[in-house]
Amino acid sequence: MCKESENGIPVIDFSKEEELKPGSSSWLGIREDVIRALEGTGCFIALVGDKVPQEIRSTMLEAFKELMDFPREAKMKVKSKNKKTLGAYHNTTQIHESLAMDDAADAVECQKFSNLFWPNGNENFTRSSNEYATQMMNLDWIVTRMIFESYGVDKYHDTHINTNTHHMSFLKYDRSEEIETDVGVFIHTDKNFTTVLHQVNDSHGLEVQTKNGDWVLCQPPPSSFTFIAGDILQVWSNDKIQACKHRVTISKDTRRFVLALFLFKSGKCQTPQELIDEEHPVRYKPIYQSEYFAAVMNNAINGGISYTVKDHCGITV
Ligand SMILES: O=C(O)CCC(=O)C(=O)O
Ligand SMILES: [Fe+2]
Repeated sequence: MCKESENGIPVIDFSKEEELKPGSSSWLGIREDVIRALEGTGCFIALVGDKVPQEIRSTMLEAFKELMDFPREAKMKVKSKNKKTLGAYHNTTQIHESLAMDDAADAVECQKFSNLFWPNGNENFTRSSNEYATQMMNLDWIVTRMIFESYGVDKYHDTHINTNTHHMSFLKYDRSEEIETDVGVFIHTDKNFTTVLHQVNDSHGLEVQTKNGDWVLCQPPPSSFTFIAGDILQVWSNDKIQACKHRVTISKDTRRFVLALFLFKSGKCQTPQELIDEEHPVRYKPIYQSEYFAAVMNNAINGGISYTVKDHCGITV
């Protein structure tokens, strides 16, 4: 049974390997909870037990701090393969910094990224980053498989996985006493298919909007990930799943470290025929991730949600 955190965000347990055998009754039970959570709130907290051991978490936190302590010029040198909205390194507010590592679930790519900062190697950074990216990716695969199965389109799941791309962003928030604003990240929906977050230190700040419009603080336990539905999943699912509106608010004198695995569907994305019928006519034209990114950038006005996926490719019925 799906639990709820104190403030209404669904909490789903993925920690027991034996309960995750596709087709088993426990798998089907978890799958129901996943769909209920995504259709209801667009996000949930995933408990992952000791999948990432405490020792890796501590190593990650130290290595993360070391990485972000490099001067801005060093971080600016990181280039990404794919065109991203704001470049591999950027900050959207005074409090926020984001540095993206392409293909972080691939150990060779982790090593390459690490060498940019530590030419003599930094085993702690490389190993812990790759371990996290792999575990976050595994969760994404399980959840996307459950989504595809629930909507009767599991035959497309392998293609979905094979055409997925990803990057892992290191997000640091640092608000000193003097900074007036508490905005870490403005209200937005993620522009990709799905996102998996991990809060590396115990400093909360992510707030999500529930269906009834309330803003609630997400307080993931240390050994958990937060799963977020993005705009492209909304298009693909024909609005069955709505992208989750969220923002980050940071209190004074707070530092917060978060890993964000962003998963993208490359090429054209369109709603599968199986999800369309007389009662549910198609609501979006096919979408290309890169074109959507470009359009979002062209229409950006001072943060906030200025251009939605409905503006981009919505069909008025
Ligand atoms: O810091 C967080 O918890 C979420 C960050 C976020 O929403 C984003 O980078 O898109
Ligand atoms: Fe986000």
